[in-house]
Amino acid sequence: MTTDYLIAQIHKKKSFLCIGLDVDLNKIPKHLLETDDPIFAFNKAIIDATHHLCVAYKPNTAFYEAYGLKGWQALEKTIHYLNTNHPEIYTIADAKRGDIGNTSTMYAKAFFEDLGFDSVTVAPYMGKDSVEPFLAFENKHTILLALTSNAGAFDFQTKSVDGVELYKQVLETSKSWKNSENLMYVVGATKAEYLADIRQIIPDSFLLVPGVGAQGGNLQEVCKYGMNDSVGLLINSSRGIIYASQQKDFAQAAANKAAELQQQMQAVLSK
Ligand SMILES: O=C(O)c1cc(=O)[nH]c(=O)n1[C@@H]1O[C@H](COP(=O)(O)O)[C@@H](O)[C@H]1O
Repeated sequence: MTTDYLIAQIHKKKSFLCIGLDVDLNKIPKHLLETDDPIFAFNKAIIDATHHLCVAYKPNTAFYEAYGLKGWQALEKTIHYLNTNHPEIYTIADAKRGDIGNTSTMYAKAFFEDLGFDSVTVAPYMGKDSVEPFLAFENKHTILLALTSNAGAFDFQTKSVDGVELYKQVLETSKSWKNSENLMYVVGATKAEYLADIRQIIPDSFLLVPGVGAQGGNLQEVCKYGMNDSVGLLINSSRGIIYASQQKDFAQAAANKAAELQQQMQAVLSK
């Protein structure tokens, strides 16, 4: 999907919400455990109830890999369901990959070609030749970790190297990489106060902002400091939406939570 198409969808739906499909069999309603494929059954119900309120879904691959072959098959079914029934939805494989060049090419093929995701999250730690293989794919985005939402972000990402914080170096340096127009960046919603500085370095790039909901990030603060002329934000919530209820009404309860965020986004967009 092109960035322009994504922006058009944001304006059409008055939403820049991304719903995280982080399926944990211990948290989904018990009656689904009796079905052939509880993970897919859960995702399908969530997607059917929420697709009009969001522009993106982000399955985190850990939650599928944890269940082995069945988990991976459920991931395949989920992306196939989205691409077939909702091709207007932007899809993010949250896999946080990145390796030497020929290995990164294989990761990119797995997520972009085999599974057909629009984007994949990638760790910048191994540098340019580990990221460029992802950037080579046309109309696909590479979402590079810049400043993450967790406490450990302060262990390395905010440390200065040659007088500049590492996350700023990631932003500055990656701008010169081949096909860098295909880059987006992850900035945690819990780090909203850093967004003004981040926008100085990458005014135009899209940001994937997880951490609203269960991690306590503030949507208004993120919008205030992180929004640009093209909106430039995809705000993710996973647990805060998908586990709103563990009863039979779980999909409707998720839709209600998603609608609360969508309405706040609509208000911001209409300002
Ligand atoms: O890349 C991510 O999506 C990500 C980066 C980050 O800095 N923090 C973060 O929470 N995430 C992911 O975003 C999701 C957040 O989930 P909730 O905290 O349940 O909304 C999880 O899939 C995390 O792995």
